[in-house]
Amino acid sequence: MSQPVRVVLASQSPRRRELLTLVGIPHEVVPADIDETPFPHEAPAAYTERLAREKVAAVAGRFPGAVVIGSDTTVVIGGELLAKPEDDADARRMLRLLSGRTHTVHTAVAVCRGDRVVSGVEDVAVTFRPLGDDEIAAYVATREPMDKAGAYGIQGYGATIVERIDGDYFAVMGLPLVRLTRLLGEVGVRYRFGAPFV
Ligand SMILES: Cc1cn([C@H]2C[C@H](O)[C@@H](COP(=O)(O)OP(=O)(O)OP(=O)(O)O)O2)c(=O)[nH]c1=O
Repeated sequence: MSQPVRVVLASQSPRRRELLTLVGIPHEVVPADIDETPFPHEAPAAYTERLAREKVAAVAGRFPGAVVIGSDTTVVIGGELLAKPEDDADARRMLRLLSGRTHTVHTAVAVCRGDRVVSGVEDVAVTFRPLGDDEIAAYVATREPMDKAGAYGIQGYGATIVERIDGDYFAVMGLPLVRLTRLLGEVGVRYRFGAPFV
């Protein structure tokens, strides 16, 4: 007999909640509070994956028997890692850096069930059209950039800035869904277009 499995999302991100709901995965939300300081010389993809794993590790002990999902997104351009902007000036600086160029979004996802933790990271190339300073100021004034890595949201007004992407759109938005369902399978949880089961 197959049984639905309890899913805990170790995230405060509204986008991650939305995406799990989009593919019919009921879940509880338990944000993980971890130190997000990169190690010296840590490569961006490795850093992103480490944070996703630390997020599940911070929450998993409280939910034995559940599947815990954690994720992390970083934006990298010219070797610089762009986290969430600290203020408006920081958001404008990031958007000026990204204007008219291609950057990389790394989104890692980690899945924990019992004593098993599996994880992976998606790398996506995202190209912005050129942006004028007045447009950057207007975009920051919408507040959309403020809680997002790289100071933009591909799923919002940012959709009119992104010229092309090469990779998983949902990874840019914050949760790679193909990768997630594959990782669920690796820990023995089946997903068939609805609530996952064991
Ligand atoms: C690039 C990009 C990022 N984002 C968001 C997704 C994430 O919420 C955020 C990246 O920050 P994260 O630190 O990955 O996540 P978070 O702090 O929002 O949530 P938690 O750590 O609790 O899981 O940026 C978008 O919504 N759209 C985009 O196009």
